[in-house]
Amino acid sequence: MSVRVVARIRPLLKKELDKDVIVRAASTDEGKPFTIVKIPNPKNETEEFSYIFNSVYDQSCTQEDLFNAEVYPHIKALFQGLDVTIFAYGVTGTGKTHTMRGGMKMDDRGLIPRLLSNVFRRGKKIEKDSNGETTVDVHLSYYEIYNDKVYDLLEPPEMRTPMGLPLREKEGKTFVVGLTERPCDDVTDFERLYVEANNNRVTAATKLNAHSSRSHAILRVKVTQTTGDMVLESTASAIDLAGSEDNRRTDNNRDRMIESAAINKSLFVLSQCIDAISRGDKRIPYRESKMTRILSLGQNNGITIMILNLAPMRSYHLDTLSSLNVSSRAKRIEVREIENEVVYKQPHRSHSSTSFSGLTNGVLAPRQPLRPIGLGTQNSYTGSAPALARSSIDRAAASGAVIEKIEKPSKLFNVYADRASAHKATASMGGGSSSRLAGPPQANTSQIRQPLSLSGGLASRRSMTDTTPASSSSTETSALRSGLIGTGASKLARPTGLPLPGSVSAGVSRQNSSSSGSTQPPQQTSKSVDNTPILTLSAAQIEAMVEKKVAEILAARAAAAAALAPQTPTPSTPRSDNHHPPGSDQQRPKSSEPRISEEVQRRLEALERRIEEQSMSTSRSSSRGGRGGRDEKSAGLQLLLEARKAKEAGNLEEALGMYEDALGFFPGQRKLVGKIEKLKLKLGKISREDYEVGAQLRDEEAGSQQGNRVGSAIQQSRSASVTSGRRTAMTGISSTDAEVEDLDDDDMEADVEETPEEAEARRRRLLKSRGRSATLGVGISSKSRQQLHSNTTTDTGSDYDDRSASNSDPEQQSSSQEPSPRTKQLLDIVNSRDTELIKSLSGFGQKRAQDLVDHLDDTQGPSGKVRSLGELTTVPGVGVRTVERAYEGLAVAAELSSKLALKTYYDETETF
Ligand SMILES: Nc1ncnc2c1ncn2[C@@H]1O[C@H](COP(=O)(O)OP(=O)(O)OP(=O)(O)O)[C@@H](O)[C@H]1O
Repeated sequence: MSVRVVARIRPLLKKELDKDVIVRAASTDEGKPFTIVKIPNPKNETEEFSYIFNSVYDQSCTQEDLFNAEVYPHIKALFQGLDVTIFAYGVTGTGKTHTMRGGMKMDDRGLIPRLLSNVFRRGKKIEKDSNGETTVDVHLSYYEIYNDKVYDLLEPPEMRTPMGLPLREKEGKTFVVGLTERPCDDVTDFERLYVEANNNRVTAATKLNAHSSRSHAILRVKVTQTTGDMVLESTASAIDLAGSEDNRRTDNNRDRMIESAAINKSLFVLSQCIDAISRGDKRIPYRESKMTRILSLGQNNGITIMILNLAPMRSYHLDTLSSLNVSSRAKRIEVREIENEVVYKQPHRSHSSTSFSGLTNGVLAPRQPLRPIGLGTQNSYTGSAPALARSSIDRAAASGAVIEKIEKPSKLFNVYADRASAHKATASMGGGSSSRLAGPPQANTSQIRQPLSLSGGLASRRSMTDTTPASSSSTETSALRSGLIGTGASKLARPTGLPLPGSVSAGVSRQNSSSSGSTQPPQQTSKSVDNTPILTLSAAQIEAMVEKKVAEILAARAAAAAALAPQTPTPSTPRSDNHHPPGSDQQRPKSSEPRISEEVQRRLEALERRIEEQSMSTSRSSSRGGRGGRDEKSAGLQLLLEARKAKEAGNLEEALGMYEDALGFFPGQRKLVGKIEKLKLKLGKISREDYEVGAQLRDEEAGSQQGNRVGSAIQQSRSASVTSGRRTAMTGISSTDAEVEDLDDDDMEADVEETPEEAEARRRRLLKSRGRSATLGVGISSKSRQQLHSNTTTDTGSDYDDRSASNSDPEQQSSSQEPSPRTKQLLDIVNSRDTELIKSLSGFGQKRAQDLVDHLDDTQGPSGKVRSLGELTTVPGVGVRTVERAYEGLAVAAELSSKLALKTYYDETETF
């Protein structure tokens, strides 16, 4: 089913009674519930846009009406094991907080308190009906995302660290690491916790000179039903998103602007995600903001309800149109209704693991493929021909609005009813939507729960009042499946209807070999569930195996070419080290060896996490200027983002101003200067000649800087301890520069469209500057090459041959000569078209890797290859500098990561 999107139009407040109301609710046929929002076309008030939603609530809708229609029907589903996500979206002041939290009076209570009291009521009923056999526990976590950082609201603001809590992806789901979870027994308990947490939010906001509504607030209600040793967990998440606002209108100061930029960025990314999903894009930009990572719209299973809050006044006209457009597209996102599984309590595992807590519960399942609902489900035009022609260029209409002449008969609207409206869900809109849950879930699997112990670091760092198990491994239990589909909580109250754990074990077949260790604590049992003998290993044996595996992984990472060479990689085939298709021979271990590998695998995962954490923290500590520096940098980056937004909205003057302001934070940043100059050129503020001269100078400067950087990078790599910033050590440039450039790359290249002549001029300049610096093929100066050659003690030296010195044309050079091993390694990684692998290259983030793969898919066909580094530099968005960084990173990364891995490994084994 798709995300359910409903709109709520708030009434006018007392102070607004004289305001002009322009938004209204309408229905397709008289007497039917409202499903349409109508708003005038700002360019032509004789026309109205119509947006269709699953349901629309007008000013007369009470808190109780909304709850009964939109949330109450899903409480049953929640207890059947489905996760439920409700989020309020809309412009500042449209009633999101009122909808979610509401007022203190009984009638004013919002969806959240009503949800909780109903959860407790149902929980008590289940306990009673089962004669106490089933217990229902509720745990709360509550956190906010402020300026793209995650803060726990259930702990006092003093406990906050500037960086906030980290997020982590595990097996396709996003978790907040170290989040507090509090048990909550009844409504009184909830109110105490909720009020306390909201006070924390306000206090923290005051300290930061912010306002609580400037953050996204996420409440997570975990419901755990336990009958004997069977446990069913599901989660309701209620999210009050921060409102978007126009900086000019609210006359924000700098701090507010940064805040707004962060909010707008995350909401902008959310709208980008919605667009990308609805277009069916391969790449969804979830990772570009924490909010979208957590929300994982379209990737989280269960039920998702988006409540679009609207203010009816004219003063909100454009903002309202914008949020109508975004939410209208959100209807096209499909979410799989998959119940969480009953799991069995397991003995405590002896190995340490990280505690995760997040929007989703601990169920770890692969992300579902995203599917847009067919285009036929979109809204369509019903306006007159001239109106259609006029409005076809109208952005609002283009994104899904329906225009009609005001006098158009309302029955015309049924031609653009979306698919969702044909579903049972929509048929029962406005109060009877519970029927949508009556159908059986599409799939159901069972899991064996893995109780987790907190990892030492996390346990001591964060106060965890509850150590509820979170991480699970996925196994399939057909017996359970047949026993539980569509039965929900009531089944739990009748445990005799379910197979006993023992018999379930016999039916368990492993789905994911890497997680099979969850079925048994290590070194305790002699037989696995599938009768595979398990070896009891000594620490020394495991150590030896880990060492071997570490070596293998490092070899695979740093010298991926070796692993790739014998294969012909399939385009876009994700790396999958451990997955075997169900039913394949490899699925079930044939001997004890796989069991050992699993043990090793777990250790390796822990090691990888440690390496990641170390490199994160070291890069943080080495970033320029400590906290103040970071704040400044982040302000600069926010300005860049704002500028990018302004540019995308076509406000080039405004964008230029913001880029110029950003330059104050990144003085002399070459690409930024280039961007400013390009915009000036475009706005006619400088002549083409001046622009060309400036560009030439920048190219020259870049050439000489590259030379210096390469030398210093290698110097650093030789002397770098494992605590030096990974990025800095690898590339020799500051993380600030790199971040600016990352941001740059997102928008700079595609920014001002080049004419063919400009492109040719740029190419000539590039080749000229490459020729001048006698490169290896990637724009490295001869001076730096000599430095590199003489300084390098690892494979960098031997890989780096001098043959290109006499050949300034990289393409010629690379086509006439055999590439060096490192060049080959780099090209092999690129040609693998595996974004994960490409991302491991220095200078390649998710976007660049994905763009590269997309480009290769588009231009090279399935088996074409990039044959030289020179050719690689011509790929849009890659460029000389990126290739350089990737090339150098290969050697330095190998050196650093082996040091890191060994250090981490020895740290780890001390406590083993
Ligand atoms: N349905 C409603 N009935 C009565 N009053 C409402 C309703 N919706 C909103 N309000 C009032 O409108 C004002 C703004 O609402 P609210 O603070 O909930 O907006 P918001 O969208 O959460 O804003 P922000 O994004 O700034 O947090 C509040 O005074 C609230 O009480």
